[in-house]
Amino acid sequence: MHNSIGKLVSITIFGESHGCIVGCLVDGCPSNLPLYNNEVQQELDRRKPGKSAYVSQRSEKDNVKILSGVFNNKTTGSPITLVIENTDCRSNDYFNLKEAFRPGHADYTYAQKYKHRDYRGGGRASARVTAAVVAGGSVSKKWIRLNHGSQVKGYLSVLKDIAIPFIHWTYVNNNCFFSPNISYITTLSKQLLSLIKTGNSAGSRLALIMTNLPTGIGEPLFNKLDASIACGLMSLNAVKNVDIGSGYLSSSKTGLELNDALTPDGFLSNHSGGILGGLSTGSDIVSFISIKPTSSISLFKRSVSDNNKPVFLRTKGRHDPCIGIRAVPVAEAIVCVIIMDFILHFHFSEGYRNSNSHLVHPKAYMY
Ligand SMILES: Cc1cc2nc3c(=O)[nH]c(=O)nc-3n(C[C@H](O)[C@H](O)[C@H](O)COP(=O)(O)O)c2cc1C
Ligand SMILES: C=C(O[C@@H]1CC(C(=O)O)=C[C@@H](OP(=O)(O)O)[C@H]1O)C(=O)O
Repeated sequence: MHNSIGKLVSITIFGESHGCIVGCLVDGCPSNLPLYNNEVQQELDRRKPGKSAYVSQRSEKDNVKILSGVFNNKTTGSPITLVIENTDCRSNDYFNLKEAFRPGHADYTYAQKYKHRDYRGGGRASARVTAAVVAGGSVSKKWIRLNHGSQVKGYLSVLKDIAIPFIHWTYVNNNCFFSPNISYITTLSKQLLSLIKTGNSAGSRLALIMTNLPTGIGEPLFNKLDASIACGLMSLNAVKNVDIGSGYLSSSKTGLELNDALTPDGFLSNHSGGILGGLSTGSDIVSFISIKPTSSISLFKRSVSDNNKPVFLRTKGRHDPCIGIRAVPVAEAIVCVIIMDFILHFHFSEGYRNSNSHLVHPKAYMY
C-alpha cells in the first residue's frame, strides 16, 4: 500500500475509519514555520462530518493533537506527527459487508488484493483518512502562504446537473455547500434533501484555483506540474477526472482559440490553466475535478458474496449524499502539499537563483 506523497516534503497517512485513530506524518517541512494547533484544527473543522443535514451524520469532533516536530509553536525541521481520534464509529452497521461487496466502493478490490479486509466503515478505503490529508496539508498551506503569498482555494462548481456560477470567494466558506454563489443555496438544499429522502446520492464537480505561484515551478518531463497535481487529486477517494485549464474541452478548440496570447503585461487568457511544458506560467493555476456519486446508498442493488453467490445489497451507515461538498478542503490540502514540494525543488533552480530573469509575475487570469 502506498501511503505517502511528495518528495522534499511528504505526507504519510495512517489509520482506518473504525480503528482508534487516523493521522499524518509530515516529513521535510523546514524549521521555524510558526504552527499553532488551532490553525490545523481550523482546516479540519471545514472538512469534518456531521456539520449539516447535507453530509454524513457521523459526529466526529476531529480534534487534532500535534505529537512531534513542533516546539514553542514553531516547526523544528523534524517529522511532524498529527493524530485525530475516531470517536463515533458504529461498526455494527457494516456486518452485512463482512462477506459481501458494496457496488461502487472498494470492498471487492481490497478483498481480492489483501485477502483480509477491515469492512468496518470502509476501513482503510474510507474517506475518514482524508482528515489526515487535511491535517498534513494545513502545514503546507501555511508554508506556501507565508513564504510565497501563494494560496489554493476550492469551491463546489456543479452538483449533479446544477452548475453553480462563480460569484465571489467570500461566500464559499460561509455556507455548508462551499458554494461561491449564495443565490443557489435553496436549489442545492432542495436537490440534496430529495436525494436523501429517496436514499440516493449525487455526483459533483469542484474548481481549484492556485494563486500567486512563482513562474517556472514544476519538473518536466515525467514529473510535470500538471501531471503531479492530477496524480494528487486522482489519489483522493471518488475523484474520477481532473481537468487543467480548458481540460477536456481543449479537444474541440482550434489553436487560434486556445493559445494564450502573450503581451509585455502578461498572458491575455488562461486556457492552459497556468501550466506550459509542465511548468507554471505565473498565471493562476486552474483545475477542476469530477467526483462520482457516493456508492453507499440505502437502495438495493445486485452484488455478490465472497463465495460468488448473488446477493441483493443495501448499505447502512452514515454517508455523504454528495461527496464533493466535504471534498473541497481535502482537494485544497493535497494540492498544497504538491505545490510546496515543487517550490522547495524550485529553490535549487536557475530561475530562482537568477531572480532578475524569470521571476516575473505576469497578469494572472482565472479563466
Ligand atoms: C470527503 C469524502 C467523503 C466521502 N464520503 C463517503 C461516504 O459517506 N460513503 C461512501 O460510500 N463513500 C464516501 N466517499 C467515497 C469513498 O471513500 C470512495 O468511493 C471509496 O474509497 C472507493 O474509492 P474510489 O471511489 O476512489 O474508487 C467519500 C469520499 C470523500 C473524498
Ligand atoms: C467518517 C468520515 O466519512 C466517512 C466516509 C465513508 C467512506 O466510505 O468513505 C463512509 C462514512 O463512514 P461511516 O459509515 O463510518 O459513517 C462516512 O461517514 C469522515 O470523513 O470523517
